[in-house]
Amino acid sequence: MVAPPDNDVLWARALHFRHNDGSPGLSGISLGVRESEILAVGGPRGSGKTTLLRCLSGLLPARSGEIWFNSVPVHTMTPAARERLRRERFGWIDPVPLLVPELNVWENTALPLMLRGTGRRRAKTAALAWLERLDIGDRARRRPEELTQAERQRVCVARALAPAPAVLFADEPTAPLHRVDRAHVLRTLTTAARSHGITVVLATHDARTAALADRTVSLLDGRRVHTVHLPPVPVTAETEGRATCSLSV
Ligand SMILES: Nc1ncnc2c1ncn2[C@@H]1O[C@H](COP(=O)(O)OP(=O)(O)OP(=O)(O)O)[C@@H](O)[C@H]1O
Repeated sequence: MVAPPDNDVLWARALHFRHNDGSPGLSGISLGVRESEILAVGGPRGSGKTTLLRCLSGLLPARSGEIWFNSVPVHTMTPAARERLRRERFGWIDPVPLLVPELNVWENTALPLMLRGTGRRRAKTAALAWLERLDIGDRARRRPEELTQAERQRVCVARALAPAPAVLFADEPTAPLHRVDRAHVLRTLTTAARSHGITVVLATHDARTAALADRTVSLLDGRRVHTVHLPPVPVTAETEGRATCSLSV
């Protein structure tokens, strides 16, 4: 077992994963995520983005391969240790907003902080500040059912950012949002990550979303592929359409 490079907060080597029904998930993926980097994981639907994020965060145990977080092996951890790691160091945003219906908005937002041992008063103050940043401070005392889907997703983003996780895994975080909401939430997320030194692994099949990241790795059928962008060519009737072409190899 060889320890990963020092400046990689997350490092995966030759990850293989197969779903319970036998479907292939990941086939030998290796990658490094640098500290404070925003890394986009791109690729078409079904290419393995969600599966990769779940393996990297320790939610799914890979069949083989290695995952390291800050030079600590995750692949050899017990399920309880992986759960503690996720609770204390990682954040997660799903494509659909999942909130506890019995708790109001600020209580939902403060939940991960309180699970990490932060007192209720401090957790509430932090939660309210993040809700303000996401323009939903006025909904703090409402129940999730009283919010629109887009507002609920903003709550999920605030909840994920509030504890300032070491790594935030964001799986198509703006999928339920309209274009204007999407731009605002993405900007808030990336600005907050950069100012708090949060490393982000962002799964997206949207090139405009990926453009906000520092770097993109692309997947196809559970494998990493390299995207080669063709150099721009003057647009003529003959070359029209080629300038934006890219080739995955
Ligand atoms: N629980 C599961 N059981 C069996 N197969 C699954 C399961 N989850 C995903 N798959 C399959 O594994 C492959 C990768 O799925 P995954 O959700 O990781 O891709 P994705 O790139 O995140 O797709 P999307 O953009 O649609 O979310 C797909 O072929 C999918 O059908």
